[in-house]
Amino acid sequence: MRIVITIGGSILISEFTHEMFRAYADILNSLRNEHELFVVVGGGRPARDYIGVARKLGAGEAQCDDIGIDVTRLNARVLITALGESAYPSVPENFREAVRFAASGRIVVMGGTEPAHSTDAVGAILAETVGADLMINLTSVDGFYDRDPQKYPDARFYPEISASEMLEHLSESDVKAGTYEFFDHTALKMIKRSGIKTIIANGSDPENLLRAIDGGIGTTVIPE
Ligand SMILES: Nc1ncnc2c1ncn2[C@@H]1O[C@H](COP(=O)(O)OP(=O)(O)O)[C@@H](O)[C@H]1O
Ligand SMILES: O=c1ccn([C@@H]2O[C@H](COP(=O)(O)OP(=O)(O)O)[C@@H](O)[C@H]2O)c(=O)[nH]1
Repeated sequence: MRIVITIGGSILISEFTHEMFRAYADILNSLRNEHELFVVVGGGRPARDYIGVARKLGAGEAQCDDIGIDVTRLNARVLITALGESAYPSVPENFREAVRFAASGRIVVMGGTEPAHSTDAVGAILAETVGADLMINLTSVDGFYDRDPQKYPDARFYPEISASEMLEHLSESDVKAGTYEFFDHTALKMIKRSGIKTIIANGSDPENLLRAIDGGIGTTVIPE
């Protein structure tokens, strides 16, 4: 299958250690003979910290987004380092480059592209661009809940939900640089438009990537 995998920055760089990069590189390498892989990585806390500093210095939201994009691309470069020869050595800065680099037969790893959305949206646009069979979004919780499970222990988990219903739940979420909390609107609209099969799962255990490909964990987003 052709699979787009978005890895939340909070998963890869929750602290400045190499372990998660190594673990994901090993899992991705174990999949690359059977699947064509595209990976999009987020910015994590470093992105939010830099954005916070820039905002205090008077930067506008688009400028803050741009700084966040640079952090996501740094994380992408570190994952490429961990992947070695398996990965295309450069980080695509747009979808045309991603397609061109994929012709190498190697894993393409990218970060952000332009302001006003998150790397979840990059994953969804990339999935549409390359005609992916599946998009897997690896985040810091088990999937989608009716409320933030980190704040509401009694939040209800959704094993599956339509993109439209998710959009309704997330309609109030912030769209400032560094936020786009959980899953951004652009990503959900792209999933609906292109009918992309999407699974949201907990990336804290890299093995969940294998389980998500097999189905049966996380939240399945129905593209309608
Ligand atoms: N309805 C929700 N369902 C699940 N998680 C949610 C929801 N609303 C907010 N969250 C929060 O979103 C966080 C994941 O989004 P985010 O911080 O952007 O992480 P990442 O993009 O690195 O995966 C979760 O840790 C959770 O606290
Ligand atoms: O195509 C993109 C990707 C990212 N960002 C900015 O970079 C930040 C970090 O990306 P993301 O939120 O996806 O990282 P994660 O939530 O995984 O930490 C975002 O909040 C945006 O401000 C952006 O403007 N355009």
